[in-house]
Amino acid sequence: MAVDLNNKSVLKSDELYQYILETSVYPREPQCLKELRQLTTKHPGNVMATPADEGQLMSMLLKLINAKNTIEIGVYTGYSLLTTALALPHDGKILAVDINREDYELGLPIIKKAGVAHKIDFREGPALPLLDQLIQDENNKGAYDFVFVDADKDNYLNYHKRVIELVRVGGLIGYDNTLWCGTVVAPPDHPLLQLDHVKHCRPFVLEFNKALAIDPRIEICHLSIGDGITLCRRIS
Ligand SMILES: C[S@@+](CC[C@H](N)C(=O)[O-])C[C@H]1O[C@@H](n2cnc3c(N)ncnc32)[C@H](O)[C@@H]1O
Repeated sequence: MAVDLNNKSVLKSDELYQYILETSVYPREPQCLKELRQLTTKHPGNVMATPADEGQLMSMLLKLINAKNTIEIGVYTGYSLLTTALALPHDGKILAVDINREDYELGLPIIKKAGVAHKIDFREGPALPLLDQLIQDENNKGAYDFVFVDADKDNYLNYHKRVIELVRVGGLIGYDNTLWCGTVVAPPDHPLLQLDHVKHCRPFVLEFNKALAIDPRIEICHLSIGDGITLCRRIS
């Protein structure tokens, strides 16, 4: 079996995924997101960008919970960031963090042209120290409506320990890639597990998924969209 990270769906049918995109997602995808997706396609890390159907889901969730104050961990060129910025009201805010400003700046002109850059407070650097800094201030606890975590998978549990304090009761956390290319159920000799990064992160993703399943502070919904997203609604 060829090692292929490009199929963004666990449907195992490219035709069915294409059908969903063409009949539901693409006709409604804002022009700026189309542009950002096209720009990202040419970038070497393009496989990292949030797929369009997952973006559509995020957008709807953000509007349903009337999100205004959010955090994004893992920006890359900004597909999920722009999706979030478009879904928030004019005075909405996103605290966005990534260790790489260069990729963010690639997408920034499109974000600016879309008229939503004023909602974004981008911080370059590792996310953990920033989260630690945030939770030191009592005013930040429960202050966020939505947090999207899409960065280093081996830190997801560390992120959860902090993010759970920052999101409000009734607010939402989305953890991306929780099916980890399907390898959460793959045998050890699966071709994808020949890739060092996939192999390295798999035990962390497995441990993380187990921890979320028994965390009494959240209600979860593990969705098989994109590479798997686990939605956590904080309940206490
Ligand atoms: C999967 S990509 C994010 C994709 C993005 N959400 C999108 O829709 O295009 C993961 C990003 O996490 C960033 N990252 C990795 N480790 C990080 C860390 N410790 N702190 C902050 N960002 C990190 C990487 O630089 C990369 O841009």
